[in-house]
Amino acid sequence: MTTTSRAELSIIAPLTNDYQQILTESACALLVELTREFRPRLKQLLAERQIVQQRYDAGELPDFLAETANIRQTDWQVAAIPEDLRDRRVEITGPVDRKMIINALNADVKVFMADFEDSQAPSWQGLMQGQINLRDANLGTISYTDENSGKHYALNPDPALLVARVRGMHLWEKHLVVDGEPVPGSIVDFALYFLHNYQTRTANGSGVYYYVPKLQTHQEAKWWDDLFRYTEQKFNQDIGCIRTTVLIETLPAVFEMDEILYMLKDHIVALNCGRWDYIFSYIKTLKNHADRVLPDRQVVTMQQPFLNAYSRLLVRTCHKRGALAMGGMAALIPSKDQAENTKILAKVRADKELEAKNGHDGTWIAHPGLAATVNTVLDQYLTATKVNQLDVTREQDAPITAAELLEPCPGERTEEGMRTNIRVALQYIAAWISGKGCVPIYGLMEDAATAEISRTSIWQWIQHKKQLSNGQLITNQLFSTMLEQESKVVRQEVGEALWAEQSFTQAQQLLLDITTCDQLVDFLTLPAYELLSQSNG
Ligand SMILES: CC(=O)SCCNC(=O)CCNC(=O)[C@H](O)C(C)(C)COP(=O)(O)OP(=O)(O)OC[C@H]1O[C@@H](n2cnc3c(N)ncnc32)[C@H](O)[C@@H]1OP(=O)(O)O
Ligand SMILES: O=CC(=O)O
Ligand SMILES: [Mg+2]
Repeated sequence: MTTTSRAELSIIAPLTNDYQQILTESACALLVELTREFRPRLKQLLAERQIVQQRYDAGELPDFLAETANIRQTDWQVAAIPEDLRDRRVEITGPVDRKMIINALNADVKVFMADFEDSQAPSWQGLMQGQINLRDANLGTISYTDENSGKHYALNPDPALLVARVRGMHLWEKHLVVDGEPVPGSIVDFALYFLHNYQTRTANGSGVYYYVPKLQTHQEAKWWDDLFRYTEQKFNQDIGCIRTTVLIETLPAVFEMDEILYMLKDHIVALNCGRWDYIFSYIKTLKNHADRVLPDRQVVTMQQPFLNAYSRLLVRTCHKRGALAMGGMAALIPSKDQAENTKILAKVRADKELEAKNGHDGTWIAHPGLAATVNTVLDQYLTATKVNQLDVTREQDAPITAAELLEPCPGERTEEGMRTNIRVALQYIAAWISGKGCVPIYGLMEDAATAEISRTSIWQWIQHKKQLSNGQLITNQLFSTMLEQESKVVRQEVGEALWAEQSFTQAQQLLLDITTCDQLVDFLTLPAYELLSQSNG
């Protein structure tokens, strides 16, 4: 592998002419500076996650913090929401693929969240090309021609507003090394996107807008706030030029929403219910709690009381502080079969109705084919002048308690549920290590968050010696047998060519390892990144 050194940054990856437009001397210098300034504290924050987790593993349950009660009880507001971020009724999300960026910006939505996270496998070329694509999108010059179909893609007038989601704090960018250690992926995505776009965006009267994922604590929110402030000051920008939406998608974070808003109050505009990672985090945080083992993934919907409480508390907390409360992703995607599609749209409509009724100001879709349906739902609650539901305070609700947020979720663990989990996790891991972070599987959008639910569910069922509804005890042995069987099914479904091309054998081994080990692997993307780097880095 070639190594290039620029401004004390070692780049252990190919640096093509195109990538040199992104990793300029000043970009490299910025990465070195931000890494030296912010990596030590990031490492400390990650270590603190482990310490707190040990308490949950020993039987403690997450709760609201006594030491920050004054933040929850006093009156304060976040900074005023910029004009172009006030109406976010429908947001489309998708990886930073060139064609998809154009399609997303042209969709009938208010916002496009360009994703370096759950839907993006962080291959070197994917990341570098993603930054190029977003720079061109902000400049308005992005275009693309499909080599096979000859179809040309370019931006329509009045595209959606662009917001970039950066990688979580736990991911490292091993191709970029400072002082002998990798640069945090979150710093790479944040800094490169800022550097290459702040002038274009501020010249257009906007700001540099982000989504921040997988936060666990208000101390982590403070880390982000400091990073934003430091960068704004370095580039002589006003405080608030950077604005962020924070995903509340870990169980610890739901107990610190006021505190997270408070720490970021000059930069934050909204919180978002990242429901899929939240379910994953519920499993992970409470992994030793025998009374809170989740059932089949299919029954863990937003109608479940513990998830509905999370949505309502997020709305109430945000609106009290003047921030927007974004809903989450219905993982359904359109079908080409008309009858099937009607059913899918009805399910998506019901899901979005529930969120809008709870008071959410907007929501996510995974596919442009859902925009019309979801716009219709949100338009029942919003108009051209009433562009959000900040007036819905939910003050009439009884206090939403820790017990409600942690309430066990009833439901069966079925053989079909377990087999589906296996097939989904296997196909997703195979796609991810081949460089594709989001794929359609059995009619659903699957990304890193949804796949985590599939694989951690089985891990937890094994650990707690749960039974399937047919009476079978769930053991490592049962899982291994089913994995063998379901791998054959998948091999038939995807065909020999894709099976070989996407390294399914490696994916199968990884799934076996992370499901049968005694210690839960924190994120499947951590071991998968080793395989991605080998094949696609
Ligand atoms: C838990 C979370 O974090 S949710 C957020 C992260 N997840 C996401 O962002 C999901 C994004 N969605 C996707 O990646 C895709 O919709 C998939 C992979 C699920 C399905 O993609 P495909 O198989 O290509 O869908 P399909 O064939 O129906 O696409 C039809 C057209 O819509 C486009 N399209 C589909 N989804 C999107 C999207 N999210 N953004 C922009 N365009 C899209 C396709 O590019 C294609 O365009 P074309 O006709 O010009 O070729
Ligand atoms: O990022 C979104 C989620 O649901 O996870
Ligand atoms: Mg997520």
